Amino acid sequence: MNIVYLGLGTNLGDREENLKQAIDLIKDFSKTDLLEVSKVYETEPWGYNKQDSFLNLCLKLKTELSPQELLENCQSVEAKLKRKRLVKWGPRTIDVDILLYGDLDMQTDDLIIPHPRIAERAFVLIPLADLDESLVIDGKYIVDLIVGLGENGVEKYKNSVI
Ligand SMILES: Nc1ncnc2c1ncn2[C@@H]1O[C@H](COP(=O)(O)OP(=O)(O)OP(=O)(O)O)[C@@H](O)[C@H]1O
Ligand SMILES: Nc1nc2c(c(=O)[nH]1)N=C(CO)CN2
Repeated sequence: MNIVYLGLGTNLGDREENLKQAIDLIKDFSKTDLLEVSKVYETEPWGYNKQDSFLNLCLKLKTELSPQELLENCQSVEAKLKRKRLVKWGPRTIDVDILLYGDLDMQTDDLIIPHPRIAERAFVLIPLADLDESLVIDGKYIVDLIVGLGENGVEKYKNSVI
Protein backbone atom coordinates (compact mmCIF):
# COMPACT_ATOMS: atom_id res chain seq x y z
CA MET A 1 0.00 0.00 0.00
CA ASN A 2 1.13 3.55 -0.75
CA ILE A 3 0.57 6.63 1.41
CA VAL A 4 -0.67 9.46 -0.80
CA TYR A 5 -1.55 13.09 -0.11
CA LEU A 6 -4.12 14.96 -2.22
CA GLY A 7 -4.76 18.72 -2.32
CA LEU A 8 -8.34 19.94 -2.86
CA GLY A 9 -9.36 23.48 -3.75
CA THR A 10 -12.63 25.17 -4.70
CA ASN A 11 -13.80 28.76 -5.23
CA LEU A 12 -16.88 28.40 -7.43
CA GLY A 13 -20.43 27.56 -6.35
CA ASP A 14 -21.21 26.04 -2.93
CA ARG A 15 -17.60 25.56 -1.87
CA GLU A 16 -18.29 23.52 1.27
CA GLU A 17 -20.71 21.27 -0.63
CA ASN A 18 -18.13 20.87 -3.41
CA LEU A 19 -15.54 19.68 -0.86
CA LYS A 20 -18.03 17.31 0.77
CA GLN A 21 -19.04 15.78 -2.57
CA ALA A 22 -15.40 15.46 -3.67
CA ILE A 23 -14.44 13.69 -0.42
CA ASP A 24 -17.43 11.33 -0.76
CA LEU A 25 -16.34 10.47 -4.32
CA ILE A 26 -12.70 9.94 -3.20
CA LYS A 27 -13.91 7.61 -0.42
CA ASP A 28 -15.34 5.43 -3.24
CA PHE A 29 -12.04 5.07 -5.15
CA SER A 30 -11.24 1.39 -5.61
CA LYS A 31 -8.27 -0.11 -3.71
CA THR A 32 -8.10 3.07 -1.60
CA ASP A 33 -8.75 4.03 2.04
CA LEU A 34 -9.20 7.63 3.20
CA LEU A 35 -7.06 7.92 6.34
CA GLU A 36 -7.33 11.57 7.37
CA VAL A 37 -8.81 14.95 6.37
CA SER A 38 -7.01 18.21 7.24
CA LYS A 39 -8.71 21.33 8.55
CA VAL A 40 -10.41 23.47 5.90
CA TYR A 41 -8.82 26.88 5.17
CA GLU A 42 -10.24 29.99 3.51
CA THR A 43 -7.38 31.24 1.33
CA GLU A 44 -6.63 34.19 -0.93
CA PRO A 45 -6.21 33.25 -4.61
CA TRP A 46 -2.63 32.39 -5.57
CA GLY A 47 -1.24 32.95 -9.07
CA TYR A 48 -4.32 34.61 -10.57
CA ASN A 49 -5.92 37.10 -8.18
CA LYS A 50 -9.02 38.26 -10.09
CA GLN A 51 -11.18 35.60 -8.48
CA ASP A 52 -12.96 34.73 -5.25
CA SER A 53 -11.20 33.22 -2.25
CA PHE A 54 -10.76 29.46 -2.08
CA LEU A 55 -11.45 26.74 0.42
CA ASN A 56 -8.49 24.36 0.62
CA LEU A 57 -7.82 21.11 2.41
CA CYS A 58 -5.56 18.08 2.08
CA LEU A 59 -6.33 14.37 2.35
CA LYS A 60 -4.16 11.44 3.43
CA LEU A 61 -4.96 8.18 1.60
CA LYS A 62 -3.66 4.64 1.46
CA THR A 63 -3.97 3.20 -2.06
CA GLU A 64 -3.04 0.36 -4.38
CA LEU A 65 -3.99 2.46 -7.42
CA SER A 66 -1.05 3.31 -9.67
CA PRO A 67 -0.18 7.01 -9.98
CA GLN A 68 -1.80 7.17 -13.41
CA GLU A 69 -4.92 5.35 -12.18
CA LEU A 70 -5.08 7.75 -9.22
CA LEU A 71 -4.81 10.77 -11.55
CA GLU A 72 -7.65 9.41 -13.69
CA ASN A 73 -9.77 8.92 -10.57
CA CYS A 74 -9.00 12.48 -9.40
CA GLN A 75 -9.91 13.88 -12.82
CA SER A 76 -13.17 11.93 -12.75
CA VAL A 77 -14.04 13.76 -9.51
CA GLU A 78 -13.36 17.09 -11.24
CA ALA A 79 -15.54 16.03 -14.20
CA LYS A 80 -18.41 14.90 -11.92
CA LEU A 81 -18.31 18.31 -10.20
CA LYS A 82 -18.39 19.95 -13.65
CA ARG A 83 -14.98 21.64 -13.47
CA LYS A 84 -14.36 23.96 -16.44
CA ARG A 85 -10.84 25.13 -17.39
CA LEU A 86 -11.39 28.60 -18.87
CA VAL A 87 -8.44 30.52 -17.35
CA LYS A 88 -5.11 29.08 -16.12
CA TRP A 89 -5.27 28.99 -12.29
CA GLY A 90 -8.75 30.46 -12.60
CA PRO A 91 -12.01 29.74 -10.79
CA ARG A 92 -12.99 26.07 -10.35
CA THR A 93 -15.74 24.07 -8.67
CA ILE A 94 -13.09 21.57 -7.56
CA ASP A 95 -9.42 20.84 -8.19
CA VAL A 96 -7.90 17.58 -6.97
CA ASP A 97 -4.11 17.47 -7.17
CA ILE A 98 -1.80 14.58 -6.31
CA LEU A 99 0.73 16.20 -3.98
CA LEU A 100 2.81 13.21 -2.82
CA TYR A 101 2.73 9.47 -3.60
CA GLY A 102 4.97 7.72 -1.09
CA ASP A 103 8.56 8.62 -1.93
CA LEU A 104 7.83 8.51 -5.66
CA ASP A 105 9.54 11.04 -7.89
CA MET A 106 8.13 10.90 -11.45
CA GLN A 107 7.49 13.07 -14.47
CA THR A 108 5.46 12.23 -17.54
CA ASP A 109 3.63 14.47 -20.00
CA ASP A 110 0.54 14.46 -17.81
CA LEU A 111 1.76 13.67 -14.30
CA ILE A 112 4.49 15.17 -12.09
CA ILE A 113 4.91 13.83 -8.55
CA PRO A 114 5.69 15.44 -6.13
CA HIS A 115 3.38 18.21 -7.42
CA PRO A 116 5.85 20.84 -8.71
CA ARG A 117 4.40 23.85 -6.88
CA ILE A 118 3.86 22.48 -3.36
CA ALA A 119 6.76 24.42 -1.83
CA GLU A 120 5.44 27.79 -3.12
CA ARG A 121 1.90 27.36 -1.83
CA ALA A 122 0.82 28.04 1.77
CA PHE A 123 -2.66 26.85 0.76
CA VAL A 124 -1.07 23.42 0.27
CA LEU A 125 1.72 23.42 2.90
CA ILE A 126 -0.46 24.43 5.86
CA PRO A 127 -3.20 21.76 5.48
CA LEU A 128 -0.53 19.22 4.48
CA ALA A 129 1.34 19.90 7.73
CA ASP A 130 -1.93 19.27 9.62
CA LEU A 131 -1.67 15.70 8.31
CA ASP A 132 2.05 15.09 8.82
CA GLU A 133 4.44 17.68 10.29
CA SER A 134 7.42 15.43 9.53
CA LEU A 135 7.03 15.50 5.74
CA VAL A 136 10.16 16.37 3.76
CA ILE A 137 9.58 18.15 0.43
CA ASP A 138 12.40 19.08 -1.97
CA GLY A 139 14.79 18.04 0.81
CA LYS A 140 13.29 20.48 3.32
CA TYR A 141 11.08 19.88 6.35
CA ILE A 142 7.54 21.10 5.67
CA VAL A 143 7.62 23.28 8.77
CA ASP A 144 10.76 25.04 7.45
CA LEU A 145 9.04 25.63 4.11
CA ILE A 146 6.07 27.20 5.93
CA VAL A 147 8.32 29.46 8.04
CA GLY A 148 10.09 30.41 4.80
CA LEU A 149 6.79 31.74 3.41
CA GLY A 150 7.01 34.56 5.95
CA GLU A 151 3.87 36.68 6.29
CA ASN A 152 1.96 34.15 4.17
CA GLY A 153 2.74 31.42 6.68
CA VAL A 154 1.01 30.05 9.75
CA GLU A 155 0.07 33.41 11.32
CA LYS A 156 -2.05 34.31 8.32
CA TYR A 157 -3.63 30.89 8.02
CA LYS A 158 -4.29 29.89 11.60
CA ASN A 159 -7.31 32.23 11.69
CA SER A 160 -8.57 31.15 8.30
CA VAL A 161 -9.78 27.74 9.42
CA ILE A 162 -13.51 27.53 8.70
N1 LIG B 1 0.55 15.96 -9.45
C1 LIG B 1 -0.47 16.27 -10.28
N2 LIG B 1 -1.75 16.28 -9.85
C2 LIG B 1 -2.76 16.59 -10.70
N3 LIG B 1 -2.60 16.92 -12.02
C3 LIG B 1 -1.33 16.91 -12.48
C4 LIG B 1 -0.23 16.59 -11.64
N4 LIG B 1 0.91 16.65 -12.37
C5 LIG B 1 0.55 17.01 -13.61
N5 LIG B 1 -0.80 17.15 -13.69
C6 LIG B 1 -1.48 17.57 -14.93
O1 LIG B 1 -1.81 18.95 -14.81
C7 LIG B 1 -2.83 19.19 -15.78
C8 LIG B 1 -3.49 20.51 -15.48
O2 LIG B 1 -4.07 20.38 -14.21
P1 LIG B 1 -5.02 21.56 -13.68
O3 LIG B 1 -5.70 22.20 -14.84
O4 LIG B 1 -5.84 20.99 -12.57
O5 LIG B 1 -3.94 22.58 -13.13
P2 LIG B 1 -4.21 23.47 -11.82
O6 LIG B 1 -4.47 22.53 -10.67
O7 LIG B 1 -5.23 24.50 -12.11
O8 LIG B 1 -2.81 24.18 -11.65
P3 LIG B 1 -1.59 23.60 -10.80
O9 LIG B 1 -1.17 22.35 -11.55
O10 LIG B 1 -0.59 24.68 -10.81
O11 LIG B 1 -2.12 23.28 -9.43
C9 LIG B 1 -3.75 17.97 -15.63
O12 LIG B 1 -4.42 17.69 -16.84
C10 LIG B 1 -2.77 16.85 -15.26
O13 LIG B 1 -2.57 15.99 -16.39
N1 LIG C 1 -5.83 30.00 -2.68
C1 LIG C 1 -5.70 29.20 -3.75
N2 LIG C 1 -5.17 29.68 -4.89
C2 LIG C 1 -5.03 28.86 -5.98
C3 LIG C 1 -5.45 27.51 -5.92
C4 LIG C 1 -6.02 27.04 -4.70
O1 LIG C 1 -6.42 25.85 -4.58
N3 LIG C 1 -6.11 27.90 -3.66
N4 LIG C 1 -5.27 26.68 -7.00
C5 LIG C 1 -4.68 27.13 -8.10
C6 LIG C 1 -4.41 26.21 -9.22
O2 LIG C 1 -4.31 24.88 -8.80
C7 LIG C 1 -4.27 28.53 -8.28
N5 LIG C 1 -4.48 29.33 -7.10
